Amino acid sequence: MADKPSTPLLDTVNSPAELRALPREDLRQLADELRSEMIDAVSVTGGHLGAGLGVVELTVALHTVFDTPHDRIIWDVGHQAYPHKILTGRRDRMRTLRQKDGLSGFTRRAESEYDPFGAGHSSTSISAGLGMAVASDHLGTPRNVIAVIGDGAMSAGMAYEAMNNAGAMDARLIVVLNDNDMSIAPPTGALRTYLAKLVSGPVYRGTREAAKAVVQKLPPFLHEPARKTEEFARSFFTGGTLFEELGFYYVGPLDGHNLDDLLPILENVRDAGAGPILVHVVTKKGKGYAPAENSADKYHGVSKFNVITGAQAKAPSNAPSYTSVFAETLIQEARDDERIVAVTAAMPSGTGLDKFAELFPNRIYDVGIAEQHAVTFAAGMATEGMKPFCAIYSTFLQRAYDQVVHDVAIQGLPVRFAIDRAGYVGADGPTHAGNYDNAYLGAIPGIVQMAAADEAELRHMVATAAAYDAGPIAFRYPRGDGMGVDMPERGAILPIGKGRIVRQGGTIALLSYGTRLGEVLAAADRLAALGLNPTVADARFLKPLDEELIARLAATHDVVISTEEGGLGGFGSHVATFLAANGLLDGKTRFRPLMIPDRFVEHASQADMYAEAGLDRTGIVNTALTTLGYDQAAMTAALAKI
Ligand SMILES: Cc1ncc(C[n+]2csc(CCOP(=O)(O)OP(=O)(O)O)c2C)c(N)n1
Ligand SMILES: CC(=O)[C@@H](O)[C@H](O)COP(=O)(O)O
Ligand SMILES: [Mg+2]
Repeated sequence: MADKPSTPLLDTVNSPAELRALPREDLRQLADELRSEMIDAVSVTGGHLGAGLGVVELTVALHTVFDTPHDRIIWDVGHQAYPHKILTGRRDRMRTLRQKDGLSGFTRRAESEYDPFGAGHSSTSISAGLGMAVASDHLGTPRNVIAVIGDGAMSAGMAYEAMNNAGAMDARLIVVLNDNDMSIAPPTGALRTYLAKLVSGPVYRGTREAAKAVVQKLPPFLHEPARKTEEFARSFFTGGTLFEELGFYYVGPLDGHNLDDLLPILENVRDAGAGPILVHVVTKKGKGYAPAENSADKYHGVSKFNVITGAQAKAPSNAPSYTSVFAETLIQEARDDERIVAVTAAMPSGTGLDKFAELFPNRIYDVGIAEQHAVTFAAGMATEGMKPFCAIYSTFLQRAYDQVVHDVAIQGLPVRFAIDRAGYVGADGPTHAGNYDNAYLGAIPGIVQMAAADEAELRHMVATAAAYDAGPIAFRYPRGDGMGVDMPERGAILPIGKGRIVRQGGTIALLSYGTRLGEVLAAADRLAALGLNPTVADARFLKPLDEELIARLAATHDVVISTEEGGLGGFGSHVATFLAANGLLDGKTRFRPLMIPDRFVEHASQADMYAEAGLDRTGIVNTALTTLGYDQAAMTAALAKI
């Protein structure tokens, strides 16, 4: 264990106002202490480390130059906002970060007046900032609005929609492009090459080296609003950039770790009274912490770690992760079928497709943070007979809903959706919870929807998706490790729309969709110990529903309980609709859908979140007993016996 870092100056700074009162020459020391404090805090909690390390100086500079919280700083994604949290009154809670009842890992309006916009998903900051800037005009409350967006987040369509709008409106908006040449993985695409050109091209190198001169040169044109429409002013430093063509003043590239550059230039930008302005800062992800700087992912997301060695704590596991089973199985299938290709939207390691890329570098497409494009791009490939597997987290696929409907489903194209992080994801909290795909895909005609009950089932579902050419097909699986079941060597092709009976009993039928099956079986054991031996079924498919199986369960049991890792409108709703529409609830059968509750559940461990939702073994047993008519006393007495 490393000693707690010594932070004598930071200890005196409890708010941005106190930061602003410091002499400028102290800010370097403050930044160093802030960095040490952040490393120490994240070593205890785990979380997003590299991005925050890269913006320590930028955070100090922004809070020094701008009058926060009156001025608004919007951190895109929000994963880099830990230094901002430390400086804005949350330092004493940093070691609760991402823990139950602790600080969020992202910006959150409810958490602080210094977080004017909540985030978690990327590329929203320019739109939100523009909205704030326009609102401040309408309301006659002048303020500066600063959107800080990374080069990775800058690949998403939303960023361009916002710049297109802002440029035409001449809005007073400051965009800070934090260019660290990293997304989670190194970024892909033409924008990366373009930014690299800006940073290292001969014209721009001159500009960068002349950073001091820039300080003197910037004020004249930015101070003179009358001249701001002159074309030469817009391209003063660079001779015309993409951003200038979109109507922004472009300032940069600047060394984002050099406070002597950042502070005066940001002051000039603040005082310019003009906009929109884009300030291009160049930073290093993981800056100032050698293990992060030297790692391939710059310690984007880490578990708890040893500060001295950088070694991360890895929880022991007896089972492979679902992600790795997906990737391995896709590789197996791809070896047999050259038409299989994989698409990721900037999540090669998170989806396991980095392994696929090692073996099939010409059959993997990392399109950057661009989920909408990823889906329609996959649809295009499918029209030509390719077999695209679009691997996207449930939460990020939300971005591409219209593309799934319009570009895939209506045209009946066989795009395969590998939906990772289904259900609660734990520490990333409600922005990242994969709670909605059962409902949002379930509402679309013609998509086959599957959920894996365990890692062996996932293997079958990958094989099934590979073999299915009749239209779109999706399979979902959660964050984390499998159940430790025996793995088949190869996946079997499942009959479409058919579930399976896992355990035959009576009175109560537990109908599971997804990996709640483990808890369902544990609940079944408890109920069996009470003399109530339930039937357990794994639905496998939400669409098409196994109507024959469900009708049979309803006809032969008093109580049917469905479970799923999804919210309202999902599997339980489909089962309820089927049962009600067919008169199967008109008799003595009682149906109870167990699902993720209709509210945003704060970050905690996945197990805690499911317990709170009543989706663990205890919740399932309680639902079964109360549905059978046990009152609280009878239930307590019964449970005391086992
Ligand atoms: C819509 C969306 N897709 C994917 C992600 C996952 N994600 C979080 S941070 C990140 C990389 C962002 O890169 P950049 O904006 O350059 O920030 P950096 O981490 O480099 O500071 C990605 C892909 C996300 N949060 N939102
Ligand atoms: C900030 C962000 O969106 C990602 O970094 C996300 O936290 C990754 O989640 P996993 O750790 O589940 O891949
Ligand atoms: Mg980046």
